[in-house]
Amino acid sequence: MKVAVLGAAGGIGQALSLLLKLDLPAGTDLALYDLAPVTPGVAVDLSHIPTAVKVTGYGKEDLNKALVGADIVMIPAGMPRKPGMDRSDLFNINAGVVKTLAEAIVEQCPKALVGIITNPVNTTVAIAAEVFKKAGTYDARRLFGVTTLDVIRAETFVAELKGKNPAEITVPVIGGHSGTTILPLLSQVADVTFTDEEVAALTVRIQNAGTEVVEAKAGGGSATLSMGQAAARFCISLVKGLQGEAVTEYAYVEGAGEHARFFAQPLVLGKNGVEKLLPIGTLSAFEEKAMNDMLGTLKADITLGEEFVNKN
Ligand SMILES: NC(=O)C1=CN([C@@H]2O[C@H](COP(=O)(O)OP(=O)(O)OC[C@H]3O[C@@H](n4cnc5c(N)ncnc54)[C@H](O)[C@@H]3O)[C@@H](O)[C@H]2O)C=CC1
Ligand SMILES: O=C([O-])CC(=O)C(=O)O
Repeated sequence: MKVAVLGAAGGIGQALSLLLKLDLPAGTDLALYDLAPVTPGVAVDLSHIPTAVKVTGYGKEDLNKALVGADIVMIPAGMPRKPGMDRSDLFNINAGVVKTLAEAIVEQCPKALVGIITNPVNTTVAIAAEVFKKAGTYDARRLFGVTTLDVIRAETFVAELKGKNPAEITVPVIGGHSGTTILPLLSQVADVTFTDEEVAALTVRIQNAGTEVVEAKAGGGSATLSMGQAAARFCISLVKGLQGEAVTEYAYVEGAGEHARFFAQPLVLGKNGVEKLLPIGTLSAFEEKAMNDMLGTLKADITLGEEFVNKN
């Protein structure tokens, strides 16, 4: 098994790589790629941790070597937000980053499972899909926008509010990964009841949790440690799926298209990536309205990505 992390020297990349060094199965190759000159050093640093995961660092010129033969590629490369910015403000820089990396994946590991973390996720996933489609390598089962952070945040906040152990709470989060496109389904949380006021406040808190971190870091970036954990959890689930275990996760994928071309939803992972799409279940009236209100934004974000590849 080979896992490549692109953007491995960044805030998310380093946290993710540390957790993967600790948690990947013995014998896995962990390839770290980043433009930053510190990248080989990050790999040497991690390589001193005594686990049977082999870490190799690749600098600017070695993207192809980092990717060749990879089974899984995790992408946290690109600019994070600063206070006052929306995720969509990152499009100008990050669209090109994801396009370049996706083009290299086409050449080096077209069958890899690809997890995109780079914002704006609603758009960057569409960019990767269009690059793969143009090259004739697109398989919708193998491309994921990583929305696990929305799920773990929702579980944390619900547990805090209700005095529960977060490990025992499951909160579905569907839609996309920005503002109102992030839709937690609080009506589906088992064994917990909410007042209408709690639902309204908690929904907004989950939707704005990224901004909460951006503002608290005051210009020093966005979530990196919680995102590192979220990405590691998702990557390990991809690994388990490849090993034949059926694992349920939420991710932003091209599904049946009933709401938008790409949509975060529950799914079962397996040997080919998405093994089965699961239904989103019954929505409350509040959730139904929130979904209908945000679909225009989500669809416009997706179109922006499609056009970026097809008009350039
Ligand atoms: N999906 C999600 O839930 C979340 C997504 N993000 C996004 O993840 C991205 C990374 O965030 P951070 O790690 O905090 O940023 P960072 O600035 O700490 O790290 C980004 C890294 O990407 C590298 N990089 C830039 N262009 C590259 C290229 N073409 N090839 C390889 N590496 C390249 C940089 O050298 C840097 O080391 C941002 O776009 C951020 O908005 C952040 C949090 C949550
Ligand atoms: O808010 C941001 O810019 C980073 C992000 O996607 C998150 O923390 O959910």
